[in-house]
Amino acid sequence: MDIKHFSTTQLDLLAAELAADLTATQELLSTLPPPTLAKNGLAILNLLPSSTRTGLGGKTILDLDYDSAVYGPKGAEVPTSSSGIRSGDIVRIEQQPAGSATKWVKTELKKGGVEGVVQRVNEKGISIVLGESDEEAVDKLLAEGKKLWVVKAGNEVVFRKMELAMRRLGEIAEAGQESRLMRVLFGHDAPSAVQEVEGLQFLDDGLNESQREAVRFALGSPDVALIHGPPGTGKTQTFIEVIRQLTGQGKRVLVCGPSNISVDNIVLRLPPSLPAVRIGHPARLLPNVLARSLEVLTRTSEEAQIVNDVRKEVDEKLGQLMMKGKGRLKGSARKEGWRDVRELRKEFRVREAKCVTDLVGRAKVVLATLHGGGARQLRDQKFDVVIIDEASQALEAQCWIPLMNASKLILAGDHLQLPPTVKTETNSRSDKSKSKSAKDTKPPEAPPASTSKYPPPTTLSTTLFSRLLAIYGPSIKRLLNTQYRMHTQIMTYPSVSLYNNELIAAPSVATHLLKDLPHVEDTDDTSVPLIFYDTQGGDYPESTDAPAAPGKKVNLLAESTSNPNEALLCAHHLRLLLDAGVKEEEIAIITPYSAQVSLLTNLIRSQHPAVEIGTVDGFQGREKEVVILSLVRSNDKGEIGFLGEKRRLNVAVTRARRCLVVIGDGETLSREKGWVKDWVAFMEENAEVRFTGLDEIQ
Ligand SMILES: Nc1ncnc2c1ncn2[C@@H]1O[C@H](COP(=O)(O)OP(=O)(O)OP(=O)(O)O)[C@@H](O)[C@H]1O
Repeated sequence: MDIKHFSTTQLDLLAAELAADLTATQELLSTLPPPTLAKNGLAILNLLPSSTRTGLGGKTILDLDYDSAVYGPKGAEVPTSSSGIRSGDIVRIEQQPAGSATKWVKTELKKGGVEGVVQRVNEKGISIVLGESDEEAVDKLLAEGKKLWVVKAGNEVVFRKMELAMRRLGEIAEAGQESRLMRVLFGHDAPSAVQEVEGLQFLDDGLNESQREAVRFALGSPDVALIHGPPGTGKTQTFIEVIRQLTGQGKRVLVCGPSNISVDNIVLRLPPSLPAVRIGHPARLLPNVLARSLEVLTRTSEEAQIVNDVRKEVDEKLGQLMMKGKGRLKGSARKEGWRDVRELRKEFRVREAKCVTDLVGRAKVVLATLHGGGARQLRDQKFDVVIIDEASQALEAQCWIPLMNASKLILAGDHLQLPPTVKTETNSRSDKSKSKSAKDTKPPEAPPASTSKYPPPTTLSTTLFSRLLAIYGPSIKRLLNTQYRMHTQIMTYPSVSLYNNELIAAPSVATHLLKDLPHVEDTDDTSVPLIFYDTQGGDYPESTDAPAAPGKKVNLLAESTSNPNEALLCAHHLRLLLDAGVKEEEIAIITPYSAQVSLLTNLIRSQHPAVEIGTVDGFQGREKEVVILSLVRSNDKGEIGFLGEKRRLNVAVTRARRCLVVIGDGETLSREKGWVKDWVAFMEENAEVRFTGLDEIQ
């Protein structure tokens, strides 16, 4: 594949994606009034500033409380949809439009607002970590004493980093300075033969044979190795062994993943004795990872002493500036105060940079998201191996951020689960193939002038993982074949239909059922691994009343099919499970449609707060003892929408450990030939099929 051509194609695709992202956000903001945005989890209204403090990394944290006049004491009446804003999200803080909510027609974000990252949302309000340069803007925002609202913002920074990486890649190719790894990753040079690792002693003796083979392969491949990990097969466990072996050989490793959680899952399982540093915004890290966070270490480690004195001074100055009432600094004193803060911050940054270089330099393992892999703290750092987890969920341009100077790459992923979410499925040159079907991975269009055998992908959803498989075939990967999650019966259909029937259920899970949990009774609902509520017959029609503005297609709300009676059936089965002793936190209810999530949340959340309710896409990588899957689609035309994407359905049916409960209209689902139809046929054969009328559940 022509690398320069690849880079220009990616730049086109990224530009289109960013435009789509911005348009979608803009469209929502300009077409929907704030209360509707809030209802859809995109905004929180009626907030009052309560305090500011200096958080980790010297950043300012702004606490905003729910206005008790609107929401009642302790925010008891805050709508559940506000949980759409979570810690780690980027938000804008704005002055709330004046007047009553009903008069707000549309919103234009003003220049006066500021952006920040949500640290936490709780019953009191929301805490937001601000960018360093924003204090004065915040000062202005607070000075007016008005109510504030926060609204989710798009993340342009992420795109800019990918663009930078692609531009750099193009320049390198143009100058003919590609590294050996680059040549291999684009099919110019074949990967070198796998070498045997002499005297390899496994540190984890629990690894199964396929995991051991994957470790041997990863260590012995000089250039690139793929670990193919179907659901629950222990990719992370395998990676931990690979990391420990590499560091044992004296190598330095950079470990990345597309999301913070993917990286944190690895951090949590690294042996405490391994010198490792996690780079990333503390507000986005799991609490039990913070001890390894670079930002935290710049406060708590020995090296941090030189930073702490200056931090204290900044804090004191900020404290004076944030004082309310009589003590509030005014006029030139206030200006001077901010000047001092800026000066102190400069000093702070110099000292912090030194501390950071020392801390990162000592680490044998550095962990960051793919975007974090391009962080300034890593600019001069050299690594022997780059490891990317969940690579089949990462955009390829993202993967290149940490790869620019790499010489060896190990990827883990599963191209048969969902690829990264992409708003534009096609590039600006070819037109519309809106369907989010398995066609995503269709062969790219013919190359222009060059006669390259592998033209650049025409959609961002083609991942580096799947591209390498397309170039080199299965010899470039090793399959982890033993899964530690699902009862054999839950595993069988995905194994047969997608994984060449190669999956094995580990003995510890092969026959496990809900009734085997010590606190669960043996009932009809806890003694089978697969239940299929077939709703065919018309009692459970889908509904598509999308609240989009006339003439406008609002992306987020467009996929708004729901099925109210199916939601009642979910609640019915949930009651059966809870009555049998299954704990709320062992249960998830998932569905492909966000409107069904809202419906289910409103129906169930207040009574059963620990039951997880979410979309299939959002549940990738997760598991629960029992999963209720609400398929929603029920219509005369046999339309199944994006359920037809078998990678989505694969994710949906592989989340449950002991019991999978499927609720769907067997007739609608069986109209169209393909994976869904075959799966329904399998369910009819192998699951306990129930036909439950509406009168039985109300
Ligand atoms: N060799 C093994 N022996 C026993 N249990 C194992 C083994 N390998 C993995 N597991 C268990 O299987 C589960 C899944 O492992 P892990 O989290 O490493 O998998 P994963 O492939 O990263 O998961 P996911 O599919 O959710 O991304 C964990 O509970 C882990 O302890």
